[in-house]
Amino acid sequence: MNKPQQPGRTGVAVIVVAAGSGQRLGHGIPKARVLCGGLTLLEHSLRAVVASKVAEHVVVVLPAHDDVLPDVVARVAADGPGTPRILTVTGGATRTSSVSAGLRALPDSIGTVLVHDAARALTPPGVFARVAAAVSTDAGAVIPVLPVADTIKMIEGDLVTRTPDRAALRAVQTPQGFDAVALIDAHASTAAGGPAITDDAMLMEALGIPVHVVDGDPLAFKVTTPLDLVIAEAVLARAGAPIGSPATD
Ligand SMILES: Nc1ccn([C@@H]2O[C@H](COP(=O)(O)OP(=O)(O)OP(=O)(O)O)[C@@H](O)[C@H]2O)c(=O)n1
Ligand SMILES: C[C@](O)(CO)[C@H](O)COP(=O)(O)O
Repeated sequence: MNKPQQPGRTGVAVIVVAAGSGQRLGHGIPKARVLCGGLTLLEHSLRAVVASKVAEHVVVVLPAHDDVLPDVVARVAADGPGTPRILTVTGGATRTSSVSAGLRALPDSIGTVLVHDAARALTPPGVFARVAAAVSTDAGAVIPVLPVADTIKMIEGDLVTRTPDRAALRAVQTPQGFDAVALIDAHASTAAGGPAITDDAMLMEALGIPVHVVDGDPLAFKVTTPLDLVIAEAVLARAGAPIGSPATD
């Protein structure tokens, strides 16, 4: 599918979903608040969005009644000239419902939307630029992917049923980029969703909309488990500065 043309919708927005609880990380606070190299995961993610310069509008989806994250957003938003307009909304019980909340906050001028996990805190700004450029050329849906290093098995119980051809598999990251109207329609047509919906591209696939891939980046890994946080701390310590700051360009 070529990118649908929506007259008047020329703007680019990024939705950063940060409303998850971080059960697998196990810190007892929302994962977006967890510190990594002295900054919250949310601040790393937001600074990468700002550094990428792809968006004029950013929506950050936060947990309800959080008393820390709104201040983090306000600090980044106050950074001065070149900072996009950043607003916050409250998320839902699932990632999909949190994205839906972000979509409802978009102005009608937005034609392209990138959806990003705050948990992918070290994503280089270039990944945002790559995804946004691909959406703007010819695609209604674009996702960043990496080759799979492990052999993947399908199982039933404790039995292997199949070994898919690894060459045809990709690990999927965010930001995922979409024609804004197509994604809004996809969310509207997905009743409740549920935990089986793990990314936004799945909603587009369900409607038969082709999803294109571009190169992801190993640094865009998701901080999900305690080991991921150790790795993220080590990456930052080695870089000596937040990813995407002038010192790491
Ligand atoms: N109800 C939810 C669930 C997830 N997310 C966001 O979606 C991204 C990817 O989710 P994940 O890494 O699974 O985060 P959590 O749901 O917080 O993790 P866990 O499943 O371990 O609780 C995160 O940035 C998370 O904040 C969200 O905004 N709203
Ligand atoms: C959107 C995602 O990050 C792509 O890899 C992933 O599917 C989120 O899954 P999670 O189970 O909510 O972490």
